[in-house]
Amino acid sequence: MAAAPLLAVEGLTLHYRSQGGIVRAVDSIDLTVHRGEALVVLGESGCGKSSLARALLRVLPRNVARLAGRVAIDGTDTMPLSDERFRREVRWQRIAFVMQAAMNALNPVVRVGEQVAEPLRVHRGASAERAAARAREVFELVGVSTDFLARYPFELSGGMRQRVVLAMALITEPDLVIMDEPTSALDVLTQASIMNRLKAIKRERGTSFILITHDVATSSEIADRVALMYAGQIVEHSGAAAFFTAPAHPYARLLMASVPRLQQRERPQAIPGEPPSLAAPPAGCRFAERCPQRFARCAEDPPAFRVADGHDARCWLFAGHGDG
Ligand SMILES: Nc1ncnc2c1ncn2[C@@H]1O[C@H](COP(=O)(O)OP(=O)(O)OP(=O)(O)O)[C@@H](O)[C@H]1O
Repeated sequence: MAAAPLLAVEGLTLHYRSQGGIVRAVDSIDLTVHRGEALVVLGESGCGKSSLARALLRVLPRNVARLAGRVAIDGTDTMPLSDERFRREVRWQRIAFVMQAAMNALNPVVRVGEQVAEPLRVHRGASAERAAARAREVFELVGVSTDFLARYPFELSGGMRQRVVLAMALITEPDLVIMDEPTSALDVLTQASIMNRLKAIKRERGTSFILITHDVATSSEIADRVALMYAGQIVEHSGAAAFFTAPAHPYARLLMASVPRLQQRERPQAIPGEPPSLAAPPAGCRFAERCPQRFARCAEDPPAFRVADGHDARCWLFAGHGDG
């Protein structure tokens, strides 16, 4: 029997209560991440990417209306665990999280070396000496000179602070690191340099990553697989090469055509229209209203159809290809 994937997510759902009704930020999402693999969750602002990370890590606001589904690590569902057990056994131990804008959340009055060492002391009970020694190692791993261990956050550039935050996520040697827009605030060269570090860590340590981003260019740097999100759902899930060269879902194709490229003559085309409100999504395909290829069937909600081996799209155009 094949080993269970590191992470297997089925039917993950996170709804919020709001004045406008129930917001279906994450609506029955399936995902798989294998060891040493980087999955990029790609999607426009507001499609539910951060909510997906919150649901995976159970870092939840108070107004949750519904959290459901299966989040299995090495084949064991973590959903039935109490919050206390999840905190003790899963978060930081198995899965670490780099929140959106985390580099701005570093404590300004604590030296960065001490901040990086803290998860090891708090979550693994390591001694101060051991934690300090490991902090040196992870600084080197993410490409920050150990001369900076004794510095304060304001003494570091944005790129260095982001590496420090990444070092903090890696210090407990988690199997999976989830990063929400980790490099969006940085310039292109710094982004590329951090992505190269992540690739090396993935290769050398077998660490898995989920990278959440709206940025197609950054995601293509590191992705082994891509999950494209639209209005709270995954609409395409595929190997990176297939996704970037032959996207299947009409939304994926339009998204790719909207990305500016070097040496491109024609102007990239924006996708007309707006995503639907997650408080009142349409009953059928959520992209139908904006889709140039819509037809009668799109009034019904499509399941995920197989486009090719390991490549699924949630679109009726692929209904003939196989079963969802
Ligand atoms: N605590 C909350 N209560 C109610 N609605 C929320 C809450 N947090 C997020 N939402 C809504 O859920 C939807 C998804 O938000 P989310 O932040 O997950 O999207 P995102 O794709 O990460 O966007 P961005 O890239 O802009 O952060 C949005 O409509 C947002 O307004």
